[in-house]
Amino acid sequence: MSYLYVETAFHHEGDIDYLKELVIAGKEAGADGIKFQVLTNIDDFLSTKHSAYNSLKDYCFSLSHWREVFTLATQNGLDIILMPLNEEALALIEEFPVKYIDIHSVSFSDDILLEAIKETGTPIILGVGGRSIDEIIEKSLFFGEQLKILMVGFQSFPSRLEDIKLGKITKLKELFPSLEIGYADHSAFDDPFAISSNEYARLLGATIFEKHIAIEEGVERVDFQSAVSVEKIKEIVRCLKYINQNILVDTSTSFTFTQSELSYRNRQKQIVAKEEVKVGTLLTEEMLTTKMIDKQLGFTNIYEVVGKTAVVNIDKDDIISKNSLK
Ligand SMILES: C=C(OP(=O)(O)O)C(=O)O
Repeated sequence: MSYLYVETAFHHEGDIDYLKELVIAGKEAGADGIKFQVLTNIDDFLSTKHSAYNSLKDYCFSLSHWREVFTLATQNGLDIILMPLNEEALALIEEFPVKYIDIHSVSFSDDILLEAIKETGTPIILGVGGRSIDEIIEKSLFFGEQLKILMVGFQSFPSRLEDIKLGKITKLKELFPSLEIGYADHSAFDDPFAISSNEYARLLGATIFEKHIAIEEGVERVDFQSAVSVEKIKEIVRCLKYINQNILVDTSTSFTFTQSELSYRNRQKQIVAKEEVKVGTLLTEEMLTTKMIDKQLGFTNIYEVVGKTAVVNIDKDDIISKNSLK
């Protein structure tokens, strides 16, 4: 089975009404959950020397604003995936049923935040884009059973699939068999991979999917490069469901024939008379051959026919049915 949540990131650009629209869009798209990157104080996250300091400063919401957004998500039946960018963001866990805390790859070095996340005991999604195996192992030892999902994929405004190396999914499944592997696609919004790479990831064993959502795909806002419309998210959900139901089926039923496979199988060559056979003839191998014929219920094994006697006349090229022998 698979699970998909939409990512809102800083696409809201500090406009709470826009963020609320994204929540409603996530619901409409059929997502299971919605991810919020929560930063309540710019100075806990960005240096004043960072080029984005001034713009991001205006994109931070207070805890009370976040409460409004979290309430709306909960009312709409969406699971909340919280990406805390500062410690204060974790206060929301006490008030809302946060399903997962998602740790951004940039926070791997923030030991104080990581310690505070550990104390919450909330199940964790760990973003592993740009991280080495050793770094992932170190964090998995630190969080122990609290760590549930390793998320492959990173934002490169937008990301090329060749750079993501989806084969990591297979490798991580081998190395961490008790964890689920997820895929956060950041292909360009107008690239066919924005849909199909999720299918590839599912076939490689990923079960958790993250996708940036936009109200108007392609309109320039923060993080618009890989944010897709409600319709495209719906299509991803549809494709994942199709794969779950029709491709990654339980292997114990893989050889139970469907009606169309049974019809295909019944098209096989059957034993027919090489020449006309008269009633009373003892059938020999020389009198018989196998050919395609669109009648059924004949023999498919020549040795079940050899040595039997025809009780009716059998035309050249006709099947030898059970009723025509004794
Ligand atoms: C938007 C980003 O985060 P995420 O990959 O968690 O969506 C980002 O890294 O720029």
